[in-house]
Amino acid sequence: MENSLSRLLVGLSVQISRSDGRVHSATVKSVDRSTVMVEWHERNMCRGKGIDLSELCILNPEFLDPINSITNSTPDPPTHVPEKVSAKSFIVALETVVHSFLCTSLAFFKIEPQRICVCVRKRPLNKQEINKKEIDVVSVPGKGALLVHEPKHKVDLTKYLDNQVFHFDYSFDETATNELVYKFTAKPLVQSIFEGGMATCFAYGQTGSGKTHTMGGDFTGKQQNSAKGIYALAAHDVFAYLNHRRYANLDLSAYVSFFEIYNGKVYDLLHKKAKLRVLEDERQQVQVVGLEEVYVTSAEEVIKMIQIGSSCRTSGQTSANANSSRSHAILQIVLRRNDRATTLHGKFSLVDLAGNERGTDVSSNDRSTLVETAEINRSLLALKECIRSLGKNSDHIPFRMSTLTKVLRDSFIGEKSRTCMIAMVSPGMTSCEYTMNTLRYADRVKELNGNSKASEAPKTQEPMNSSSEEVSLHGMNPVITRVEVSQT
Ligand SMILES: Nc1ncnc2c1ncn2[C@@H]1O[C@H](COP(=O)(O)OP(=O)(O)OP(=O)(O)O)[C@@H](O)[C@H]1O
Repeated sequence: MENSLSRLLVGLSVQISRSDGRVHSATVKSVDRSTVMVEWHERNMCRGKGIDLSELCILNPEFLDPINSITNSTPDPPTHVPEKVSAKSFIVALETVVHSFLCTSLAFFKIEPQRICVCVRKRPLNKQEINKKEIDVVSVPGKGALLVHEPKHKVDLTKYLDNQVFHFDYSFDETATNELVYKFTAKPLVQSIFEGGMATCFAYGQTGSGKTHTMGGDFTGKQQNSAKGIYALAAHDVFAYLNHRRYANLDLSAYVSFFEIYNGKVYDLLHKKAKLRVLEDERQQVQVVGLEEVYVTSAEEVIKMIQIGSSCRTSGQTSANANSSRSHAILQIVLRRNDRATTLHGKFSLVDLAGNERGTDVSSNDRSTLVETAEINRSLLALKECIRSLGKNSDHIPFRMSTLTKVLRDSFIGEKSRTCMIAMVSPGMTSCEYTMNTLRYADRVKELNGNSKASEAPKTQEPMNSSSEEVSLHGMNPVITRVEVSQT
């Protein structure tokens, strides 16, 4: 490929050194193997000479900037743009761009968003954990794999680490940003709601594992930056699509609702936590009676709604997180046609689930806390069953098992339903048991996904000696390669 790419040098501005010591710019006229013919103007005359390719320097920093941003595996812009680069490295950069373009195009043309996508995200150790000298027992080697180094005891009481391997569609390590996680999880679902589908993205995991951080936005102390979460990033993309000429003739408007389910009851977070009733009509259509749907015209307006709603969420206290959210929070971005009946066109439900710990994990053992925990567990079990039915294309969806699955009934039916689950894990050894529970739950959801390659591939569950050991590629598409690069 290098030979054909070197022809792309023709027309570029280069720097040449003259025998008298002068260095000035010239233009590439032709390339023959490793010799490059360059031309420049001097005293109204066109002059030229042949130069070895290895001695050439390209002078197009603006041109290199987009190359850097495309080839850069992290979404952050490059901090340094070289003023000139050697022709050799220019060709290598071009080669990478062409390769990544081909991969992305293949992904674009061939691969539809999967019906169910399951990912895992590991958060970094926090300050408290570092101070307590907590050991990080989770490693993310890439390629959708995640390892838990589970501490165990032999019969003779000697300690050892049992390395458990899990495979998902994508795995994100502690350096991944919300933008990167969004790009591979919720972002591919946005288009489906413009095509009349129902999309749902769940954040699942133990209290304090990063669900709210991922969905609602980064925290600085107790301040949350609502513009940096998956809610806001999805809102930006929804408005980008709404303003795109491809969807203009659909004549759609966007509405937002934000509510929480606490102890099986629904509360409107955009209407002073008004208690709402969930009713089902004879056609099995579930309605949350009185739920406020706010008409929105920009992502900024959605972010305002997120801020209002987030400040209202029900909080309690568990041993793991002082501001634990014991409710499921659901942000819905609804597309409606601008007809008389404002007909529903598509819906994106973004769900920040309550912590998945068991009754014994909460510091208070009073009856209300135990009832609260039992209710959370019941709804998470129901959720798993409903996703399982969706994955199997089953006619029977057990959505009546909980209020959560009742209000999300639309998400589990229809050809166009798409679901993404992001399982969050804490890295510390003390969270190991909860981490394993989270991964088993997510693994079960994935295993039941009839469309995924992962379910066809053999499971690698045997202990591994090293996290750098090669793992088989499950559910891979060319885009995944980009994720791994950023994580290593
Ligand atoms: N990927 C991450 N990078 C940096 N900090 C993170 C990350 N994920 C979580 N945190 C931090 O960990 C703390 C707990 O996160 P968060 O509140 O999102 O957990 P949670 O799973 O939503 O818990 P709960 O179920 O109690 O709501 C927060 O201070 C958050 O800033």
